[in-house]
Amino acid sequence: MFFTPNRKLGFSLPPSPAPFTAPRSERRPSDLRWADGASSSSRNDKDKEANVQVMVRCRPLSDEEQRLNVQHAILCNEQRREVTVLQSVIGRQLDKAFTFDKVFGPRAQQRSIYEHAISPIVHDVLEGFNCTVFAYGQTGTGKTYTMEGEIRSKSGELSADAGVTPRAVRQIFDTLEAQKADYSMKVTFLELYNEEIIDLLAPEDSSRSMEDRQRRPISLMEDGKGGAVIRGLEEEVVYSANDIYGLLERGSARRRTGDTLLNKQSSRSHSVFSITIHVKEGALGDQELIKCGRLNLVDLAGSENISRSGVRESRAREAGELNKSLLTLGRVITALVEHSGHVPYRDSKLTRLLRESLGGKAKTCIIATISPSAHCLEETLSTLDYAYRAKGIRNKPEANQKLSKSVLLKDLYLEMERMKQDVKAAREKNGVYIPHERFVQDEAEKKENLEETKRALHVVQEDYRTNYQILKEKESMISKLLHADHKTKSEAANKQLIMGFRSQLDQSLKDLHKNIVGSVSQQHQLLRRMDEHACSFIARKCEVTKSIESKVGKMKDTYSSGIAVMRELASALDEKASSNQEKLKSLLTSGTMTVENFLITSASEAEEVLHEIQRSLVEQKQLLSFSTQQQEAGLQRSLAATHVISKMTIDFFHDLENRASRLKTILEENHVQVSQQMANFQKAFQVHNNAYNEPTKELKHPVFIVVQEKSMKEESEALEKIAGILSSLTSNKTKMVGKCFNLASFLFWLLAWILKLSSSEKVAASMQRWRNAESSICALHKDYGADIDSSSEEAVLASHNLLEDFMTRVSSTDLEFDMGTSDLLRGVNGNHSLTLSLAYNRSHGCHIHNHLADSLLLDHKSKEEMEPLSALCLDQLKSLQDYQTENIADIRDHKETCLSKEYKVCF
Ligand SMILES: Nc1ncnc2c1ncn2[C@@H]1O[C@H](COP(=O)(O)OP(=O)(O)OP(=O)(O)O)[C@@H](O)[C@H]1O
Repeated sequence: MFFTPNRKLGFSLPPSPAPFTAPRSERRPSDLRWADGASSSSRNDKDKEANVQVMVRCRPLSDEEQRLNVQHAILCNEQRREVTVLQSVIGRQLDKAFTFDKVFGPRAQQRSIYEHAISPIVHDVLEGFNCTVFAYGQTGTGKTYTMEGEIRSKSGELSADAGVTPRAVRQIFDTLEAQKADYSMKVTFLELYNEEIIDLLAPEDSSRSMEDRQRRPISLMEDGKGGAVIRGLEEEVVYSANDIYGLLERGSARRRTGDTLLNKQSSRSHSVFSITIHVKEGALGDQELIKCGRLNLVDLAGSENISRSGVRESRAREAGELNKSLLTLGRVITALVEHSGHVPYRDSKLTRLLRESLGGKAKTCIIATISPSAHCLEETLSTLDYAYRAKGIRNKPEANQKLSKSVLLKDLYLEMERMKQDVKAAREKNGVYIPHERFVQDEAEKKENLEETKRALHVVQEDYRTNYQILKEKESMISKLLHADHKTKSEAANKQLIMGFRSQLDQSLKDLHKNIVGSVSQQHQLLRRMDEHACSFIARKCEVTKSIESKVGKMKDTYSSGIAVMRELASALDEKASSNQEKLKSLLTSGTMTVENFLITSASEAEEVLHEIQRSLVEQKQLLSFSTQQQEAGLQRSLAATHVISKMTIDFFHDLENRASRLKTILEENHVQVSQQMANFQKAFQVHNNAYNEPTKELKHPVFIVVQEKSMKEESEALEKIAGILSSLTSNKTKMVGKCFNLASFLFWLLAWILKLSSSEKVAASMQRWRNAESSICALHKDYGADIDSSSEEAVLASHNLLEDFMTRVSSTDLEFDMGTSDLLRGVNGNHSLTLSLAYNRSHGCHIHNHLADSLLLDHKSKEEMEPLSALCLDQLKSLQDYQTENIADIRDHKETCLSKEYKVCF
């Protein structure tokens, strides 16, 4: 929103004399331009058309509506951006679906709507665009909630229920501060009530009455360039989000509200809250540039019809006026969508204000709010039609042209000058005076307005003239026809035709009468027969009905008894399940307790055993060291004795050797002597023999020959014997020598057994292992104990829930059955309905059976779920036992090894 001190310059000014330095709070009435065509002229943006964004928000059912069980008639599909009106709930045949740019269902949160739909628009404002968000919808559908909501929580922070306006304010300040931007900001807040503009931020003037102060009317004028100027509206310069929140709260409190049947706090006016931001940008040469953007947030009054909303007598005009501006808004939308030559912006102040946003250079977003209630279906349809049409509006968004700081300052000075003149004129004269320049300007504006009105009048007069001409032409044609010559001829021909037609008609009517009489008698006969048939049919029906009644009675009894049995069964089932669970639980608790106790005792026993083993091992160790010492001493002694013995033996062998060598010498000497003696003997024998034989050689007497031969034989035998004696002497000598030197040597080896006793370390390791096992067993016990506990509790809970569910279903089915039976009895005349009811009851019976089966299945399932748990527990216990046995065997082995070592050492 821009100040317009000097139209010739063609751009706007911020109100602060020094907008970017040392800001201070300031308030000043001013003229505001709503569609400053000259200030928006970025060539790049031109000709880029964009449709108005239309989104729909459906509120949830209120507490009151929920209490009254009001039916839902709206389906919102956020993904498909589709709203479906379920017309079938009010008996119409077809449902109606609409697609929008965004759709938010009853669960949509304020934050999510803002982030998805509004945040990008606020971003565009900071980029220098003028943007408008407005909420449209029936009263009580959440327009004010969406636009404003609860601004601040009790702690002063932005509330979770804060609507579009407070969130946009927060985003603007956060962004500018994050950018460390040099900026100035101002806001206006106006109300449009009964076609009058009221400034909601006007200062409170104590000299005026409350009503007068708050409802000071403001004039809206055309600027001659397609825009609107609001004269006398307060602009507040703001420096923080909290400043704006304060102004919003103050302005909202001043808005006119009243209670209608549809909303306890219904806004009875349209409101427009605007934020204008100037941001200093980079410099162009030595000129600093300033970017300007504006955000308009519009909360329209409810679009209800008077009778439905229940406004009272005094408000009839109010509703009419509100509807007038909304109707004009509708016509403007239609004209824009259909590209009509004339768009009736001027027909209401609302459309004059929104001109820039509807088909202009601003970016626009419409939020259509609807109720999900079937009671509001007509209004919802009308809102959706309205919003759907608005989708077709095409704007040509253009960013505002950046201004140079010097131009801005110049305009500021002019503005100040203008205001000074205002003050001077007011001081010097009584009453309301305006400076001459302003008067001339106003006159020019009025002239312009007059010109435009004249132009419009001229168009209307032209239309009137053309239409009048057409009317005249038609009248003359009719009169010409009436007075034409061939009128009489055609009348005579017509008369003849009519006569012929009449006689034909008479004949046809007579035939028709005959036919009718015949068919009436036939009908009578038929009716009589039908009557008879009907009587017999009714009689048969009565019988069948009675039998069906009795059957239904029986069925009801059977069903009730069945239900009672099922109930008993169910409670028994529940009790059994609970007791089973309890038993299982106690069993598991006692089992775990036993295991725990057993483990504790085993652990202490094992510890004792280990201590025992350790003690005995220490003793054995002492024993071993003692025996080792003794062994050592004995060995020392044996070693000394052995030493002595070996010395004696060596001496003995030395002696023996000496003796043997001496014996050898003697033997050799003997041998030599004997050999010598034998040789001597042999020689002497041979000599002797020769001496004996020589004389007899000559004697050839046979006796001598015999004697001679005999002596020779004896001689050779004797020589042989001598040789044998000699050889046996030699061999005897060799044998004797060999035998003399064979001596055995004695070896004494002492094997010392040195026992390294590492058994104590092994025991310690074993102890540690045992302790680890014990702690892991305890942990295991705890875990599984907790698991078992929780699953048994869950099972009990599931069983209870099941039972409750079952009981509710049984009672509801009971109720339904009763209803069905009475329906059945009522409509027993129609076999078809009976069949349907029976089928229905049968299906319900099946349903109960299925449910029972389900519950049994669930119980079985919980039992099945418990089984693996118990098996797991048993497995764990078994593995625990195995582990324990293994450990004990280990200890035993160890003990035995130690004992065998001890034995070996002792041995
Ligand atoms: N989406 C929503 N979630 C929760 N409550 C909502 C929602 N929309 C509206 N309401 C509640 O419904 C009531 C009516 O809402 P609100 O006053 O905003 O309607 P409205 O359309 O502005 O009505 P009017 O045109 O009469 O001013 C309020 O109490 C509001 O808190």
